[in-house]
Amino acid sequence: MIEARDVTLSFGETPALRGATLTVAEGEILAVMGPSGSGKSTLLHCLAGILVPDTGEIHFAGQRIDTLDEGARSALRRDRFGFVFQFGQLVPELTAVENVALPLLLAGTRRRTAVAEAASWFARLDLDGLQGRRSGELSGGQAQRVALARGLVAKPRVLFADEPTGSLDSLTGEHVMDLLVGAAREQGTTVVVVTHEARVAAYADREVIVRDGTVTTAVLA
Ligand SMILES: Nc1ncnc2c1ncn2[C@@H]1O[C@H](COP(=O)(O)OP(=O)(O)OP(=O)(O)O)[C@@H](O)[C@H]1O
Repeated sequence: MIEARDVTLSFGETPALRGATLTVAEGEILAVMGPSGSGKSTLLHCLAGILVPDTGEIHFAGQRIDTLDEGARSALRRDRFGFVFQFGQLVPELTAVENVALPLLLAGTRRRTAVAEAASWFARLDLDGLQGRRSGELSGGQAQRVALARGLVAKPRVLFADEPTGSLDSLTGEHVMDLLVGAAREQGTTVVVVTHEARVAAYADREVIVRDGTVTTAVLA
C-alpha cells in the first residue's frame, strides 16, 4: 500500500533519514518505534507526502508520490490519507462535530450530509453528547477521540498517527488505541503509528524500529 525506498532527508546539516526503506501492506497496522530524534516523524511525513525526500522514492498504491507537485500531494493527503497527531490539533473555533466533519467538507460533501456522517462517530467513540463542545471544553482523551474520528471520517486508505496517545495517561491511551485499531480494521484502513510506548505498539500487527535514520526490523528477544 505504501513504501519508502532508500529515503534520505536532511534538515540543513542535520541528517534525519539516511536510507530508510519500509513497506506497509494494505490493511496492516504498523508501529514505528525508536529513540527520540531517530527520524520517526520525518519518515511518517515523507510517507504521507508532507515532506519530500532529498533522495529515494515514496510509493502509494503503485504510484510514485514524491515526484508529484505540492498541489497533487496536497490533494492526495486530503482524499486518501487521514491524520492524528499528539495534541489532537482540533480547530478551537469549531465545535467537536464540525471538527470531525471538516475532511468531508474539504472533499466537497454537502454540509448537512457531512455533519450527519460526523455525528455518527460520536456514539461509536464513546463521545455521546459532546458534539457541540469546543476543544477547550473537552478532556485530553475526549479531544483525542474527536481527532481520531476526524482522521477516519473520510474513510482514508491510510491513517497516519504520530504519538496519538503521547499526551494521555496510559489507561486513556489504551482506550484511544483500542478504538483506533477497531475502527481501522472495520473499514480496512492501513495504519502507520509512530509511538515510543510499547503498550501502544502492542496493538499493531508489526513493529519496526527507526535508528539513526534507517529502519530496522524489531527482533524478538
Ligand atoms: N523541521 C526541522 N528542522 C530541523 N531539524 C529537524 C526538523 N525536524 C526534525 N529535525 C531533526 O531531524 C532529526 C529527526 O527528527 P524526528 O522528529 O524525525 O525524530 P523522532 O524520531 O520523531 O523524534 P521524537 O521521538 O523525539 O519525536 C532530529 O535530529 C531532529 O532534530
